[in-house]
Amino acid sequence: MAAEEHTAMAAAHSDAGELELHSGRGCPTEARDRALPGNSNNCGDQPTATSMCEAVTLMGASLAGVVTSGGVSLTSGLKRRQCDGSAWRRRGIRGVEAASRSMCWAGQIKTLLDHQEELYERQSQLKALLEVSKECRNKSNDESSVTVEDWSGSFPWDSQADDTRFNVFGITSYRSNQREIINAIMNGRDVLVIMAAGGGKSLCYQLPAVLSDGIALVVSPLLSLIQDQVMGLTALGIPAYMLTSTTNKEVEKFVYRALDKGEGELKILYVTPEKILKSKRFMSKLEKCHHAGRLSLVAVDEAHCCSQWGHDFRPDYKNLGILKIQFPSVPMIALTATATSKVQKDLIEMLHIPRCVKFVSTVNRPNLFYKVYEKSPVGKVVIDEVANFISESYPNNESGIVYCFSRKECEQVAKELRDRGILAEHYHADMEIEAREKIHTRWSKGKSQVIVGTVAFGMGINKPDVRFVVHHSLSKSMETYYQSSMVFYENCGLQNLYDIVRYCQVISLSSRAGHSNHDVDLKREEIEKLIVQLIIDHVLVILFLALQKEEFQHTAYSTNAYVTIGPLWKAALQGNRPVKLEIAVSSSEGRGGDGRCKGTKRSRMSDLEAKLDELRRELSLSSSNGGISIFPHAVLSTEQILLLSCQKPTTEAELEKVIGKVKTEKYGGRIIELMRSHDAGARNGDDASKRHKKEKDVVCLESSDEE
Ligand SMILES: Nc1ncnc2c1ncn2[C@@H]1O[C@H](COP(=O)(O)OP(=O)(O)OP(=O)(O)O)[C@@H](O)[C@H]1O
Ligand SMILES: [Mg+2]
Repeated sequence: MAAEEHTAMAAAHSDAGELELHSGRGCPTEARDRALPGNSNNCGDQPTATSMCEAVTLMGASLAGVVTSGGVSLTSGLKRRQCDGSAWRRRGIRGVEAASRSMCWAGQIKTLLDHQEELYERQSQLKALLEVSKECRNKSNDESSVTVEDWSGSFPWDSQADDTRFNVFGITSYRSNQREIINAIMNGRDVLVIMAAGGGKSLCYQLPAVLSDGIALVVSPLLSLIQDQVMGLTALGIPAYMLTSTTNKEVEKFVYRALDKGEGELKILYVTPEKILKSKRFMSKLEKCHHAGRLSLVAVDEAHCCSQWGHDFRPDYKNLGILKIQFPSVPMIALTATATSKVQKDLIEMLHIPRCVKFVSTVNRPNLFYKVYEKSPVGKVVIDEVANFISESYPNNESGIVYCFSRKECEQVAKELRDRGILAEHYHADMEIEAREKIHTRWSKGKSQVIVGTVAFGMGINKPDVRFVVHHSLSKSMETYYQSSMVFYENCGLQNLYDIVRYCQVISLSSRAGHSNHDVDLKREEIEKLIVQLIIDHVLVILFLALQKEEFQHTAYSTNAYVTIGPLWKAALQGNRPVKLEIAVSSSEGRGGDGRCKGTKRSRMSDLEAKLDELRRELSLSSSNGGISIFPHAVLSTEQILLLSCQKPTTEAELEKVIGKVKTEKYGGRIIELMRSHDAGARNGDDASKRHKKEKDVVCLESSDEE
């Protein structure tokens, strides 16, 4: 499912027409020269475009020619030197002395040019090696868990924090780093939190906000995310509001009065970055609030939006540094699930929090399982497999997401899944906001099972019971794949793409770059894989002639990638950098005898869990917040449902120990009613099954007697 995307890349190219690559031995050098900008003037009269097309085929159908022809471009040298020499001779030199002097200069110039060429080559080799070692270093840095200072000790607010965590938020215990983060914030420090998606970042600022006097300001990038948070907090009885383009005048007045004069109950205020940068009125009210000592903390959620090196860059986020400048004494907490060191560095600089305490939790989530399936070249087969996977592994309408690359693909895949009986709806940025909200809401309430979306769908979606994510098409980066957030227009886009492709090359045949063995008989797909491997290993590079850098050319129908030798081609050819490609010998693993995906653990709900799930849906519809019904998980989280089904509380006091005071007060009556009736049903069922067992035992004895 998260598929063989090198296949996709090659397919994109082949749309543009496949041109045969001359099989190399004839004039590999010329091909190389023409493919390099600046070399077209002296050597060969062929138009450059032809060379480009020849190079294109390196990724296409005639790739077999490349591998079996002895490394067409890998063995080539540069021909410019010879041409340069003859140019000098054409100058018309008079006299033997002058001629020999000129020859001598020409010789020296040639030597220098040769040397320059070698140095350039060495430079790009070193650059590529540097990049490779940087990648390795970043990876090892990213994977570790770093907490610079120890914030796990005892603090005066401990018992109050525990009480609020449990009784207000209904959370039984802290997850990794949550308590430490809360302590640092409560101690007045600026904090940077890197925690996996769904790790529980919200509690890290919401709990200190409730514990502190005054108002906490939260900057969040998306309206849907803000609405979701405000809804959830209101359901917990925490006075939370938002100021966005959709806020009505009455609420706006209330918020301004609370900021200005401290009137009314307001604990957490959510705003979009635009509000801070574009509304002078809002900023002046906020300043008053701060001046009166009522601004308790500032939280910047999804903080990676500040950085151009992250995905989801939002220009307005870049200017949020103003908050620390205006309110230097107010603790700031920046939170994100994006772990790259570049993004972290950017955030600290942009938000002006150089002395922040940094909490980097591992982004490894042991509850997630990753699988890469070989994608069939036949679209219908892919959809059949996805549909089978969903209906067989998740028959209880468990929620999931299917990510696609383009908007059109989303619509198509959603329709085809519906045709196969899956409740699927598409979601992408081209749709009207209302339509998108409707689809999001239906999915959040369990009325549809699958959202088929582009990456526009993901950030800030808080649905704790998402059970599967299928990447129908290539994910932009390992991080987006991992978090389940176009390569060409983003910084680091191409590197991210290589990372994800590298991940997908898991599928055993070792091969050396530039292998000239004519007997190697690789299939087209295998050759495509080899080319992709050579690209991600810097042996080949994708080339755009005009700019001489890695690029893609977009046409109305396709994106073309042109390939030429990369900085590490020589090292690869000399065997100093082996290129390994693993190709599956057998494809039976991970599939059932019928070719369908298997091995997915099916975790069916118990009867009681299903009843509790039904009850939370019902309660969410009847508990409205300002006319908007709340989401089921705001009534009871999945974790709470599991706890209830294990502990089976039947009194208020028992229930309070599981879900806390606030939820017991709100929903206790209905939950206890359900628990009691289930308990009674189970006892009756037990009696019946005991009777049944006895009868069976008797029958058994009788039968053995008869025997
Ligand atoms: N200590 C905890 N124990 C159990 N559940 C928790 C705990 N902390 C948070 N949660 C729950 O985990 C879910 C995800 O939390 P939250 O939305 O804060 O994640 P997040 O880190 O902000 O994710 P994202 O990056 O997607 O925004 C919520 O339902 C929340 O109630
Ligand atoms: Mg969050």
